[in-house]
Amino acid sequence: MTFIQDQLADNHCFGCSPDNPHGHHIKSTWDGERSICHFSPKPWHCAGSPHYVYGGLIASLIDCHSVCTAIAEAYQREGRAIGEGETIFYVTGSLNISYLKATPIAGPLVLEARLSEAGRRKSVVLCTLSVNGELCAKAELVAIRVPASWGEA
Ligand SMILES: CCCCCCCCCCCCCC(=O)SCCNC(=O)CCNC(=O)[C@H](O)C(C)(C)COP(=O)(O)OP(=O)(O)OC[C@H]1O[C@@H](n2cnc3c(N)ncnc32)[C@H](O)[C@@H]1OP(=O)(O)O
Repeated sequence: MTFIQDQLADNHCFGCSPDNPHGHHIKSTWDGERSICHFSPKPWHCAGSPHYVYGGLIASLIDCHSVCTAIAEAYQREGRAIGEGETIFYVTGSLNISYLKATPIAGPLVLEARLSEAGRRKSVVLCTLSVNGELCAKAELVAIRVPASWGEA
């Protein structure tokens, strides 16, 4: 299976870099229309209750999965394989999440994302998070394309 994150070079992101030793290491697949990510929370990812997932973790997973989806779609729109040629880099402009149900920590968490808008610099990604087929959270993320030099000190 090919994952978006394994095709992106120079990525240090806490949520999605394969090389950040302290990160979540999320893995997303892209089928040309939608992306899927499975994540199994650890017991310490709990909210106030040990049975449910911390909302900040949910936001973090949705953030990275959605931005990686925007990047994958942008490569596709340019007729390139993910990671091929000049780097395409997006950052989060805004993220709006609705927490619909407490998310069972037993997981696995299934994230599914697709684009609702794809402009020159701005993409809007709709993402859902479900456990055992039950929708627990949904989100809209605005991803903004930036130069690969973004964030250089
Ligand atoms: C190094 C290579 C790495 C490669 C691997 C990568 C994988 C990484 C995966 C990482 C995953 C983790 C991800 C992370 O954690 S990324 C870290 C969290 N995000 C940030 O730190 C972003 C900080 N903000 C900025 O840098 C700038 O404000 C940005 C770049 C966002 C826009 O500033 P800029 O001056 O450039 O923008 P513009 O004014 O020309 O507007 C352009 C368009 O964008 C629209 N807009 C602007 N802002 C917002 C907003 N807040 N909400 C909604 N929309 C917004 C605007 O209306 C306009 O749209 P339109 O009028 O054209 O329709």
